[in-house]
Amino acid sequence: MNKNIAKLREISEKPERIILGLMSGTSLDGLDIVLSKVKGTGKISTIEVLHFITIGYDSVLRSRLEAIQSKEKVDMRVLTYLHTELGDLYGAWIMDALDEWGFEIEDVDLIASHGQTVYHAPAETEGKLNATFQMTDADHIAQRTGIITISDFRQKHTAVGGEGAPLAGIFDEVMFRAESQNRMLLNLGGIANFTWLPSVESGDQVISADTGPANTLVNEAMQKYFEQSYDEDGNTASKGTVHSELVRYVLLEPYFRKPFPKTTGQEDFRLTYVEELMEGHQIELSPEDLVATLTAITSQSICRSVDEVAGDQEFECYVSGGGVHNRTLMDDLRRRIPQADFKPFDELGIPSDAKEAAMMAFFANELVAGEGFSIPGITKEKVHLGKISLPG
Ligand SMILES: Nc1ncnc2c1ncn2[C@@H]1O[C@H](COP(=O)(O)OP(=O)(O)OP(=O)(O)O)[C@@H](O)[C@H]1O
Ligand SMILES: CC(=O)N[C@H]1[C@@H]2OC[C@@H](O2)[C@@H](O)[C@@H]1O[C@H](C)C(=O)O
Repeated sequence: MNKNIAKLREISEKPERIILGLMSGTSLDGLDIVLSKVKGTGKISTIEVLHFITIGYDSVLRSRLEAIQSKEKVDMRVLTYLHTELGDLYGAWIMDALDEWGFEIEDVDLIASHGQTVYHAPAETEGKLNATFQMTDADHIAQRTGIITISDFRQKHTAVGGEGAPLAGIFDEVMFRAESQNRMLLNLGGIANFTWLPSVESGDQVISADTGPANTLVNEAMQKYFEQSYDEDGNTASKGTVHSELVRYVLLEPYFRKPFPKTTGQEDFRLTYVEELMEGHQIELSPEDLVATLTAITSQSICRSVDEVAGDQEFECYVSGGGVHNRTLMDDLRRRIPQADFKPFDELGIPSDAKEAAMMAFFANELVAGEGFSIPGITKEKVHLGKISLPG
């Protein structure tokens, strides 16, 4: 028998597993590495984050990634090299992190790697195939570290008819749905996504979707006009005036009228799209007013989704992702959604910045030891997400 298959079987029978979760989000800021202890599976599982680190991409790597992310035409040579290089690089970073944390290779049961999203393509018309593509070869991670690596979690989701995202809906329902309290989990990364968790006793359906842009448009404008990668604490937006008409024009975009569940990406929400609208409607804005307006587009598009799923029901709203640090955005959300009791995601027991990497650890744990789960709004059939790469 292949010794790695025997080892995998042994790992799958353990009452708890040490799993390294890796997340590299669409904002291309770097790699989040979580070392977690996962006990049990499914609804009785618990995740304890033992260590967490973000390793930033340097400017050269970042611009190489920018050149291939969400673009219709890319240099295949660059993409091919990056697929391999990132696998190798992540492997090296993992070894350094384990060393720093005083952990040996043998202490770690599995690695769970999301990979870098290259292109996200939900079907343009209903009934067509949904597609999404994450790179970073997991064989390289497994080989470099000697640890069995699970990766490419989104493909099974599309194979059963989903859009490959958000995966958070599955994780959030299993880990955070409350018996008698309505909850919403909101993540403000590049794109904003939410999971609506009506109380179990309500019997209502869990809904998970992307609402539209979170930081992506603001980041682009900050780079273009201020040579900064983001609007720190929302300071620039706070100095500008929102152009309400432009907000309204953007919110007419068909994505905002599509029914749930739905996802989007930076393929659809780019600054050039807003600039074209401005040109068409002869709107000229100062850079500050533009950033304020883009921030309002983010908050108002989130509010639309919130209205649709929650109406005027009261709920706890746990916010994660880098956008939580944007005070202008958060103040606007609080003002527009008064029925929500806003709380930091950390109160649920996982550090906010570590959430998505911990979620990958959860999916890897489920693949090797769980019974599988149905995907809200997509299929009642039980599925597992992820593919297995063996070292050696
Ligand atoms: N202090 C801050 N003030 C304002 N915005 C911030 C701050 N810190 C981070 N951000 C924003 O958060 C973004 C990073 O968020 P995060 O790491 O959650 O995104 P991601 O995981 O890469 O994206 P996604 O979840 O869409 O894949 C930055 O690009 C920036 O726009
Ligand atoms: C295709 C892809 O990488 N989508 C990301 C992205 O970033 C936020 C939003 O768009 C979400 O749908 C998803 O990530 C999270 C982790 C998810 O699947 O839940």
